[in-house]
Amino acid sequence: MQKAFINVFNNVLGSVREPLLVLDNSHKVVGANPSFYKNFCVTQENTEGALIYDLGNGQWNIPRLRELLEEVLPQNCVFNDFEVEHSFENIGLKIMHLNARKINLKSIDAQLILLAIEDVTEREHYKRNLEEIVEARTSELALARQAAEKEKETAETALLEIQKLKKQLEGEKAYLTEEIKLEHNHENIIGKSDALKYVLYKVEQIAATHTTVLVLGETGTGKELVARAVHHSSPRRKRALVKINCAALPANLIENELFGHEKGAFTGSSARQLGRFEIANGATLFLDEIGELPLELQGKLLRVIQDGEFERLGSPHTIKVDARIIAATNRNLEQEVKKGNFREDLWYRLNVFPITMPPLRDRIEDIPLLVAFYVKKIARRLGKDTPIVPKLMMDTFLNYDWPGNVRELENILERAVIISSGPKLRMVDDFNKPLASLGNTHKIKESKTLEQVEHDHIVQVLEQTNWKVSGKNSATQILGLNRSTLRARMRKLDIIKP
Ligand SMILES: Nc1ncnc2c1ncn2[C@@H]1O[C@H](COP(=O)(O)OP(=O)(O)OP(=O)(O)O)[C@@H](O)[C@H]1O
Repeated sequence: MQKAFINVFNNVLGSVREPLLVLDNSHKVVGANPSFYKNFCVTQENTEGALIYDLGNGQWNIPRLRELLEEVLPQNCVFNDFEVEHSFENIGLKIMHLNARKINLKSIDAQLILLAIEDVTEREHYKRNLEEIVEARTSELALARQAAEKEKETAETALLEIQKLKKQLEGEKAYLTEEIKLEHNHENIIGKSDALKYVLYKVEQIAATHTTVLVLGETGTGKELVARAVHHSSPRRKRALVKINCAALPANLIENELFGHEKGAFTGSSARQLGRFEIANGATLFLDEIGELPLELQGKLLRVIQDGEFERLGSPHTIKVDARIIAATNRNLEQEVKKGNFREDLWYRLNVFPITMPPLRDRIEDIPLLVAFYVKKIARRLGKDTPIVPKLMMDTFLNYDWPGNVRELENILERAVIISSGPKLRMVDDFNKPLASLGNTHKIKESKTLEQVEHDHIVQVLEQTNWKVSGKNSATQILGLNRSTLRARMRKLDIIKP
């Protein structure tokens, strides 16, 4: 009967292209189809009757095949797609899908196993190749994606940095444009007196450092020029000297100017504005008239000077800056500390390296140089020939007290050059009288009451300042009075603006 089955097997399945084997219960080969012999290069006589594991000189002793026949199949009647990968000596590596089926021949009470071998080597290679390509591509893509994300992050950080720098530059540009409008005097500091030479020596000593400098001296002595000289001789010279006048604005506006604000910090703040501290980052901040800084802001200023930290108005974020501080004042800060108008700790912080500008009356040898410098400069600006300064006029200058210092001298010379038409400089008429009565009281010939002297002096200063009563370069500043006192005196002495 088994023989009969084999005949059927040979006749029916002989033409099947897939290699087939029929095994008996003890895994001996009962028969195989021609495709099997052909594909696995074995001969019929060495195959039939042999134990499957002995085929091809034991090459078929494959652990996975044993697993299928001895462990898997006894539990199942059919088992498909059992993958076996094996390297044969004669035909090389084969990847096979084994489909096994138990066939019961009831009539003779025997059981056979039909083993169909599907050669999937090529397909598997192709599939594995594809998988490898896909895997490689996937990891390449993942890497590219990672790199792109990193680049994006770097670009975003760079963009933020650029935006920050742009804002700072915009602030600096706007500030410099304002500065240019104010026509600052960037010329050299004129003078050869020992007092001035000592100042310049101190400037040289400190310029290269990052130390805070405090410039002291009466109004108009050239404190701002000194501040500029320190900045221009320092390593920060390529950046702007950012200036703020602490006397010019009320407390809340100075705070805004110094520290800036966020959009929406207060009504009307429609955009973020950088403060002078941020603009001066890496540069120098000149705090003019520091003695006028309101007490409530002195603490905030102290913190920036000490730690370089502050917050914009309306922002919780702390900003770090590196701005060199140069402060100037015509006040006696020590006295202001005693009076409780100035914080002692801030005074100590500012007073690290004080430079005192001497008043003009204490360096009269500078007067001829300053006169020559300004007469020439003003005449050139007005398109005139430089007039000669008569000796008598120079003597008057040398004997005058100059309460308004170099600024006052500059103003007087400007007025004189304007009215002079000939080769000699002519003094403005109403200048001579108060001048004599001011600086050289001992030379007064005509007797005047104290009230008359006071009246004439106030009028002269008011005319000199174009009747500017308060603020920078005003009569109150030159006279050393506060605004209400000056107004009261003017009322008392019947002084009215013409
Ligand atoms: N040595 C100098 N050589 C040339 N010009 C000078 C000199 N000193 C002062 N000036 C001029 O005098 C004017 C006043 O100077 P500056 O503004 O620096 O004085 P200041 O002490 O800062 O005055 P204030 O206290 O009123 O702010 C400026 O026009 C400045 O150029």
